[in-house]
Amino acid sequence: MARYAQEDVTAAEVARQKALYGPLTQSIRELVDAAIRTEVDDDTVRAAQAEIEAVTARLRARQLEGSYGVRFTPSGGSRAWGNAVVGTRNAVAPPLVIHHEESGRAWSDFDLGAAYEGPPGLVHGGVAALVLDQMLGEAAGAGGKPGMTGTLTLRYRRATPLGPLRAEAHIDRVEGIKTYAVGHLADAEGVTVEAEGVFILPRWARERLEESGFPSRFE
Ligand SMILES: CCCCCCCCCCCCCCCC(=O)SCCNC(=O)CCNC(=O)[C@H](O)C(C)(C)COP(=O)(O)OP(=O)(O)OC[C@H]1O[C@@H](n2cnc3c(N)ncnc32)[C@H](O)[C@@H]1OP(=O)(O)O
Repeated sequence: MARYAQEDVTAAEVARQKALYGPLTQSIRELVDAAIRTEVDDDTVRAAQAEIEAVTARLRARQLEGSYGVRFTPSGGSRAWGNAVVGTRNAVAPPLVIHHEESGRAWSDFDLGAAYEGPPGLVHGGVAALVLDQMLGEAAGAGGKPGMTGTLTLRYRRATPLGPLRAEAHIDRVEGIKTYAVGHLADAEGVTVEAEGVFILPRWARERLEESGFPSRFE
C-alpha cells in the first residue's frame, strides 16, 4: 500500500532518477496529446495501438505494488512523483513547476493543452479545481502549515482558455489547526477562477511531523 515513506537515497540518485523518468513522462504526455489530435488513417492507428501495448507490457515487467506515495529523503526533501498535478512520473500531471516562499506563497506558470479540455477550447472546471487545490495546499505547506484539503471553494468568474496560464496562492490566515489559503488561476487577460481552501493536518500527521520535522523542499 502506498504511504508516506522515509527513503535512504542520495541526492545523486534522486537526480539520476529525475533525468531518467522526467523525459519518459514527457514522452507519454506528448503521446496523449497526439492520440487526441491525430488524423492518420485507421491502419496507422491500429499499428500505433499495438506498439503502445508492447511498450506498456515492457514497463509492466517490474512494477510497484500500488501507487508511488510520498517519499522523504535524508536531506529533508520529499518526492511526490505520482502526484496528479506535480508528479515527475505522472503523465496526467501537466506538470506544474511550483515556486514557493516561506511566507506562505506559491505560484506557477504552466500550459494546459488538449488533454485538459472541458468546453471547447476551454479548461475543464475540474482541472481548474485540481490545479488550485494543489496550489493552495502548496502555499499552506510553504508557510509551514501543511494539511489536507478540508474544504475547497471555487468561483469561476469567466472561462479559462487552454494555453499558457498562471496560478498563485497564499496563506490568508491561520486559526488553530486550520489554515485558510486563497488563490486564483489567470490567463493573459487576468483572473479566471478564484479559490479559497481550508487545510487541516490530520492528528496522526501532526504527531509525526512534530517528531521528524517537515520537508524543506520537493526534489
Ligand atoms: C519551501 C517548500 C515547501 C513545499 C511545501 C509543499 C507542501 C506539500 C503540498 C501538498 C499540497 C497538496 C494539496 C492537495 C491536498 C489534497 O488534495 S488532500 C486530499 C483531499 N482531502 C481529503 O481527502 C481530506 C479528507 N478529510 C480528512 O482527512 C479529515 O476530515 C481532515 C480534513 C484532515 C480533518 O481531520 P481531523 O483533524 O481529524 O478533524 P476534526 O478533529 O474532526 O476537526 C478538527 C477541526 O477541523 C474542522 N474541520 C474538519 N473537517 C473540516 C472540513 N472538511 N472543512 C473545514 N473544517 C473542517 C473541524 O470543524 C474542527 O474545527 P474546530 O471545531 O476545532 O474549530
